[in-house]
Amino acid sequence: MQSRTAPARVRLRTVSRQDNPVPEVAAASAVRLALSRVLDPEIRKPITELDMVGDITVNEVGEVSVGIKLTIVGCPAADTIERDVRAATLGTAGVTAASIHVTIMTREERAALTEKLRGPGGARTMQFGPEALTRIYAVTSGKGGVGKSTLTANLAVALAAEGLSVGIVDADVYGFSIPGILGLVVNGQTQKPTRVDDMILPPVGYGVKIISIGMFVDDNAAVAWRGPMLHRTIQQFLTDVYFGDLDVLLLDLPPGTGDVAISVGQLLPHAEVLVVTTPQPAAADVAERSGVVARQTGQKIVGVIENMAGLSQPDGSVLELFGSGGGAEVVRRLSAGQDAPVPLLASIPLSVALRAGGDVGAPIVLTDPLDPASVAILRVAAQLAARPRGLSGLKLPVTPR
Ligand SMILES: Nc1ncnc2c1ncn2[C@@H]1O[C@H](COP(=O)(O)OP(=O)(O)OP(=O)(O)O)[C@@H](O)[C@H]1O
Repeated sequence: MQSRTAPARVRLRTVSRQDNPVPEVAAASAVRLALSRVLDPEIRKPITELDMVGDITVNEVGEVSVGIKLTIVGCPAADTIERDVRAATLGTAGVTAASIHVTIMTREERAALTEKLRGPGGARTMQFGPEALTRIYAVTSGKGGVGKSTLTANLAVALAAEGLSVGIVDADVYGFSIPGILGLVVNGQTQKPTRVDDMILPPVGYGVKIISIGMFVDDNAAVAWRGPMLHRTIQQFLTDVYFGDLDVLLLDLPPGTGDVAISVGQLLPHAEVLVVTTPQPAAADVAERSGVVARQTGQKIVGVIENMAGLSQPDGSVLELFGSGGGAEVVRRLSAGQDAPVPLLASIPLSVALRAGGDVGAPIVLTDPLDPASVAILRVAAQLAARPRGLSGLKLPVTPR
């Protein structure tokens, strides 16, 4: 789980008993203010806004008692929340000791929280309709193993590091690798989402909210679901998973042009598509097809990313393990007959560090930002971050004459 910045130290106004008959009340307010900087690690909002803070009492020697209400029994974030609450309380000037009393929300309190997060009635609605301002990128490829998941994960982390609120839907049923790449698999166990009644809170890795089919199947079991079940699952991810207000949602699609790609096309026709290919001509052929299918469902292609390009050798030569030219070829084909040409966003070289970082759940855009592959991925992230949040389909407040 991501650690968060330590809450800033809040200064208690020095209050004498003459100025204010109840300085303990002022102290309790100062503690509450400090707690407004403690975020719930899963919901990523201040715990004070989520009504998770109960009574705060302070005695005349500065000993504070804080009541904390967790959403559910066994909440995986419990230890983090308790630790952060204690730190924030003790960081408040004048506080000499802190005791934290943890209880669980009542059914009514949970329902109120769900309503607060989802809106009136706590309705389960599609969070990423055309009116949403979230930029949605579906990452697709013609064939498997071209590095689509590795790039999706690293792009997401790079965007989150730029301060954007980012989520990933890992819809790669046959190779759900995002949790592993982003450190959510520990001792072979994939971190599961927390359920608050019918609301699912996605685990967070490196600041990115992640939901994956891999979190709902027994450890590493293969998924042999048919189209309708896959469709329902993707739909449920987009409705029941609480992502909050995202700037960017990335979808890691399975390779090819199968059921999931079509479901995503139907559910999110306003999503934009990033096509990943390798420099190999055979990969370029199938990558073009995945772009064409996306277009048929109304999705726009943002650009092509060529991955696994030439690896520089110590003697200065470049090892082109997968040949060259695949990215340019996909761009040429997808641009044919279009008003605006499809850009080649980057050519990302083969990189041992990129592969190794994926294996241990440590994305190289953070651990090794100067690796040539990181530099290329960060450049793509900067291009995506610079695009404004989606406005397609929004009714503009303009009255036609
Ligand atoms: N630029 C690169 N250099 C070296 N290794 C890479 C690079 N990109 C990806 N890899 C490695 O290639 C393998 C396949 O990558 P990844 O799982 O991301 O592909 P994918 O397209 O998502 O595959 P699938 O769709 O079949 O799951 C992984 O071991 C990954 O670490």
